[in-house]
Amino acid sequence: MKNLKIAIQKSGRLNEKSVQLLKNCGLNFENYKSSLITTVSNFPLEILFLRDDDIPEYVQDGIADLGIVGENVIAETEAEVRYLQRLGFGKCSLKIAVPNHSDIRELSDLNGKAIATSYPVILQKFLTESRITADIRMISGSVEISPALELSHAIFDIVSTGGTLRSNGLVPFADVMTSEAILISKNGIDSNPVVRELMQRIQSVLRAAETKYVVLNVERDNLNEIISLLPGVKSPTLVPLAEENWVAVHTVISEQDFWEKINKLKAAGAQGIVVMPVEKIII
Ligand SMILES: Nc1ncnc2c1ncn2[C@@H]1O[C@H](COP(=O)(O)OP(=O)(O)OP(=O)(O)O)[C@@H](O)[C@H]1O
Ligand SMILES: O=P(O)(O)OC[C@H]1O[C@H](OP(=O)(O)OP(=O)(O)O)[C@H](O)[C@@H]1O
Ligand SMILES: [Mg+2]
Repeated sequence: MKNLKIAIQKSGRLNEKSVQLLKNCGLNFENYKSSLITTVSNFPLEILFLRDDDIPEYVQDGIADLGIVGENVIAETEAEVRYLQRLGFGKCSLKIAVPNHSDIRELSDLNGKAIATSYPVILQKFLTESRITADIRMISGSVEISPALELSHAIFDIVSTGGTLRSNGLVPFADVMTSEAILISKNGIDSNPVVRELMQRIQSVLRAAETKYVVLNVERDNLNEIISLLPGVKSPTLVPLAEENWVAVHTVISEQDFWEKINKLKAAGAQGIVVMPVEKIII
């Protein structure tokens, strides 16, 4: 049987985290910057390193079976692919932004204006839905500079921290979409056993990423209250301590839950709380 192929970004914002995710799934491969394809030595998979713009169509057309790419690029290319898994990295928004002192105040003010973007398809859809007729100027990068060069009245681009907007004297004006990295497949491939195995590994890595292993010490009298605060995978493991009447409680907990509960745990008598990363969670 031929190896499956997965396409990931060759360099850029998603490259490192895509490579790391596959490595965390136990896949061994060389990540030479110069090679465009590499074979995984311990799993029937080849990895293609591509420009992210090409990934949705390569997957749609079956040149690659799977891909990791931003949702914004899938929307822009309008490729027909299946979403297998949201991956939780590459999170950003796509927004229309205008210069600080612009007289554009409401959406209808965009009528007749020029908007610069690298995402003309997504923008056109939004403008059509909002019944706005504007002049879309396609620019492939550094879009934020175009109002200062008097090339456009507004821009439509990716925003994460907002730092690039600020440093170019722009303010967000309208939120159009949010995006994150997605594992995609061509239609009909998700029943393939190799895809299922890879999905299972990816999900166990993602589950672990948002989970912490917690060990804390508590006096037996306070144990029930501590346990009620700690819903573990099933129930916590208890290990008696040398000091009589004290136990160590071992459990896993979502990081979000942990930060919410830490003060309650301390108030309930938890001591010596140690928090450790979890590598994989198989359920
Ligand atoms: N500032 C950001 N914060 C978070 N995610 C981002 C940010 N900028 C981009 N992304 C996400 O990462 C993807 C890749 O961004 P990048 O800037 O590397 O693209 P690119 O320059 O088009 O890369 P390529 O050379 O592969 O065409 C984007 O499509 C988006 O989904
Ligand atoms: O809101 P911020 O955190 O400032 O991020 C937004 C910027 O990030 C991306 O560009 P990137 O830095 O990847 O460079 P690029 O334009 O070369 O793709 C994007 O195109 C924005 O310009
Ligand atoms: Mg690109």
